[in-house]
Amino acid sequence: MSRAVLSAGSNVGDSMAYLRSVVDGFAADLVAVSSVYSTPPWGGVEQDDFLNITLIVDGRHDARQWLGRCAELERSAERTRDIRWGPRTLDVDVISVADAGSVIVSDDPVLTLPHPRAAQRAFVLIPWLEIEPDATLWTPEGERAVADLVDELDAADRDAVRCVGRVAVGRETAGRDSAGRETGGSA
Ligand SMILES: Nc1ncnc2c1ncn2[C@@H]1O[C@H](COP(=O)(O)OP(=O)(O)OP(=O)(O)O)[C@@H](O)[C@H]1O
Ligand SMILES: Nc1nc2c(c(=O)[nH]1)N=C(CO)CN2
Repeated sequence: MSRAVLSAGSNVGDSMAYLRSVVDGFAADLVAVSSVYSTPPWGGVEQDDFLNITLIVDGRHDARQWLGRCAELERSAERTRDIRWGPRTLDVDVISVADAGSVIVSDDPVLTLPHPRAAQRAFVLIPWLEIEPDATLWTPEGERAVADLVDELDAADRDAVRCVGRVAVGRETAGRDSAGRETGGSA
């Protein structure tokens, strides 16, 4: 039983559908999901902008099991690993895991926790702050408020992260509201 913060991103194919597959995949354990953000590529590889979301999940899984489920969703999206930090249909990372309220810190290369690059990533922090305004992240400098980490990001990086909508969940798709009723919008 643990609570995890996950980050999902896509910049190849039907990115919104890939992000929806993550929300649907974690539906049973979902505590919160952020809006969808358009984010410039992080990491220096020239490529299209990403769509990103951050999720909070809570359930009968340990940290390795959350990672396993993230990998399963990446496989379903036919994710390939060609270029480090390069284009991908779907990337789902484990950002932080707390077990009975205690944050897990690990330098295991298979699952490093908290995610070692999360503190520098506007595409992780800004969506996370939206769904958990008092969130904190364990860093080598100690426990830091996510709000402060966002303030410390380069203003250009921060400003380039734009909210573009929400993932439609369950029966909520184009032309339907959250109860699955037709809204008369474009279907
Ligand atoms: N916190 C973590 N979340 C996800 N994968 C992790 C984590 N820590 C270690 N890994 C390992 O990293 C490996 C490579 O992951 P991946 O290809 O998604 O990296 P990346 O998304 O290109 O880069 P980054 O790790 O900087 O996000 C995975 O096989 C996984 O075992
Ligand atoms: N904006 C953004 N940039 C990235 C992303 C991502 O999800 N969003 N994922 C990467 C893979 O590690 C590399 N760079």
